[in-house]
Amino acid sequence: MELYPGFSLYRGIYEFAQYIILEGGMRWEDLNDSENGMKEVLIIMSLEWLVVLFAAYGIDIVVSLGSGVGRRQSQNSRKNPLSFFWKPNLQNKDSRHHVQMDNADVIQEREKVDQLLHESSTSHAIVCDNLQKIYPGRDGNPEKLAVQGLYLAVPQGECFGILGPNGAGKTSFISMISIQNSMIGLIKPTSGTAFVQGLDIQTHMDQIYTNMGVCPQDDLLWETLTGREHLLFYGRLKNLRGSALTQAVEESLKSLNLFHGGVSDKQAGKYSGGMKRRLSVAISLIGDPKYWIRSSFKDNLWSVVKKAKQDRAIILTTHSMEEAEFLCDRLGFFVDGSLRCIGNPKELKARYGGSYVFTITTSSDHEEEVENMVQHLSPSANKVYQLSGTQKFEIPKSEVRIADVFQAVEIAKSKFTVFAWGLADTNMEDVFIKVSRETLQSNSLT
Ligand SMILES: Nc1ncnc2c1ncn2[C@@H]1O[C@H](COP(=O)(O)OP(=O)(O)OP(=O)(O)O)[C@@H](O)[C@H]1O
Repeated sequence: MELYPGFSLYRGIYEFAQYIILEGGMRWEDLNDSENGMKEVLIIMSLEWLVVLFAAYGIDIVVSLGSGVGRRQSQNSRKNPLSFFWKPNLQNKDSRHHVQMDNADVIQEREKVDQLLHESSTSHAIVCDNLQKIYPGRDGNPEKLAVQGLYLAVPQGECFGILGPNGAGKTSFISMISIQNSMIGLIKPTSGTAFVQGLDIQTHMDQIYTNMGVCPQDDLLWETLTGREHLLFYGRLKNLRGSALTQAVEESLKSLNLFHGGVSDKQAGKYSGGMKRRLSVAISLIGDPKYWIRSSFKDNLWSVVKKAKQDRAIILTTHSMEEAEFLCDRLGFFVDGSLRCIGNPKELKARYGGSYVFTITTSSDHEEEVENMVQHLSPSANKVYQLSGTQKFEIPKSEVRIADVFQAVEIAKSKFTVFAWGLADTNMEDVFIKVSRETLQSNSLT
């Protein structure tokens, strides 16, 4: 008996090869022949195969933990017959890159998602379950965690607005839950998943696509096709045929003001920027999608969004706070790849906007007097900026009455010239600045 099985294996293979060459081949009945070593070779190869299999599995786990990339959960999870969704793998929630959820509303959203994933039916059009996107490191650059552990539930009939600074991860998020089409650069999640009308984006994107409308930031149009031809093409992709297709195209052209004056039969290349934008919106709404993803880019098509909202879920990304506030039922602030707060515009302003914004312009000689005046009005007032005589302060609402501010300004006007002044309530821009500032502060502490 050999003490070292590897040696035994090589000797076996040698004898085995010799046997094949010299004896003119090997047959199953030769298995019991103690001379040829075939039996030992097969046993040792099977054992080695098992050992290597377990070793490779172990190395794979260690490597994926080390790189922080969570293992994709939904594809491998079993379907719970009682659940509308594929059940999540809770182990995934301990991923190294998991979002730090310190905001009550973000925690609440995660709890809502957890609950929805165990329900047998849902009124929620979109449910994101620990969605994550990591771009691999390239050319010496480290990997980029663009979206981290995102939980979000958007019900039917809601317009959910996503706000955030450049590079916050908005586009990566939108790309994951819309068409995964490499031609227009849309992408697959690294881990986690999202469900659209209960269908998993990882496995059912084709079905989801027929119920989805996407209006990207850039107009993806063919210059030589007319508006009508664009709509006919996309309508067919949405499985519309015959009179249903013709009717949908006409309605779409009319609702976006592209029907009259022969506009619909002009080539898109001859359209103005506004007309191109309207055509992109029409394309994204053809086929009556159940959910709509829209990146707004100075198009002011607010009435279209208001109307579209009635019977579908909308995810809107925009840089316009005014638009977000006007159109969205709830807003999510994205900073550094995760949602930092979620709420309706009024709630957010009440939570983050406990102060008035007081702006005043005088000559530079009177800046100090203005500062003293504000200090007198509210000892904890905070100066936001000062530039050539213009100063901006945040004054806590709890410390000041509007009438006191008016009175103080009137007194100041009797002493020196006040070129302009204003007192404003918190707007979404102030909320946005506060959330971003808080995130930066908490990041610098960790
Ligand atoms: N293909 C990629 N490879 C590597 N990093 C990427 C890739 N795409 C985006 N990123 C990085 O991921 C982060 C998030 O980018 P993303 O475009 O999603 O942000 P955004 O909020 O949409 O920004 P913007 O408002 O400017 O469009 C950024 O730091 C960006 O540089």
